[in-house]
Amino acid sequence: MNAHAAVLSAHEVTWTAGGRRLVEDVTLTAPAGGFTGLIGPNGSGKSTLLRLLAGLRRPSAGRVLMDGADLASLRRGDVARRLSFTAQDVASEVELRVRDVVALGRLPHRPRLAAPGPEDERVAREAMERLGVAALADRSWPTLSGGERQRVNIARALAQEPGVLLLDEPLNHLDVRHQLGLLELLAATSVTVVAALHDLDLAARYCGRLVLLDAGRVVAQGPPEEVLTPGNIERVYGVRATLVPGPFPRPHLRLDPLPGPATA
Ligand SMILES: Nc1ncnc2c1ncn2[C@@H]1O[C@H](COP(=O)(O)OP(=O)(O)OP(=O)(O)O)[C@@H](O)[C@H]1O
Repeated sequence: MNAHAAVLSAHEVTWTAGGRRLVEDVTLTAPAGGFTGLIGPNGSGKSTLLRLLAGLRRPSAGRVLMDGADLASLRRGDVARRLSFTAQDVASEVELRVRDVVALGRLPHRPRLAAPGPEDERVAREAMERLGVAALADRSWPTLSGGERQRVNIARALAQEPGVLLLDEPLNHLDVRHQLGLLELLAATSVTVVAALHDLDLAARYCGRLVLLDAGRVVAQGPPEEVLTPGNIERVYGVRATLVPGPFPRPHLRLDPLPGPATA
């Protein structure tokens, strides 16, 4: 059974490296069971912030709370049972079968050195089925394509049955069908999800809440229609956005370059 969906929040979080504040004074809330999208241009601090939210890095200042408890005060095992993090582009070439990679998600749920039990196998199989990778179960991980790896890695995260799922660019390498399938799954799950996303249109369509970052700071957060205003998009991304009414509940975003050099 999944851990109960937790509220994850950051309070005035700053992280400094190489003399630069890569994340600065970030305060945000990811509601329990909601799907929160982290958006912002390249280098705006999305991955760095996700690692802070996952407890993989300690803030230089400020706190990250899971259901009100400071992540820094929780035992690592407790965090691992309740929160899972999927990094961008897992490049490992380790010789494991797909089923063993997914089974890694079960590690926090059993005593050290204990073999996987029937429940572990059932949960791992179900996670593979949800991500459409069950047919790859006996394949060797290094032989998978980029999109297959991405889906296996997300199956591993689901097999962990977390209350909070943090995903760094989960749509990377996925074809359009798998992108939509994954977003449907993330929007429907009762788990609290925070995902860094680049596609603003898809983020607007599937996320209940968006957090827009620029240079490590939060520029706007709230429902997509409040965050993805043409003014915010032009200011942060330097492109022109037009809201086009569409068949979906939310308007479609048309993006065009601003006049001037293309790569300025
Ligand atoms: N350990 C580090 N030391 C120094 N600089 C770092 C470190 N990690 C990240 N950076 C820098 O911090 C900034 C934010 O990086 P981050 O990877 O969080 O951005 P991002 O929003 O996820 O970008 P992208 O959309 O390109 O994946 C970048 O300028 C990056 O070069």
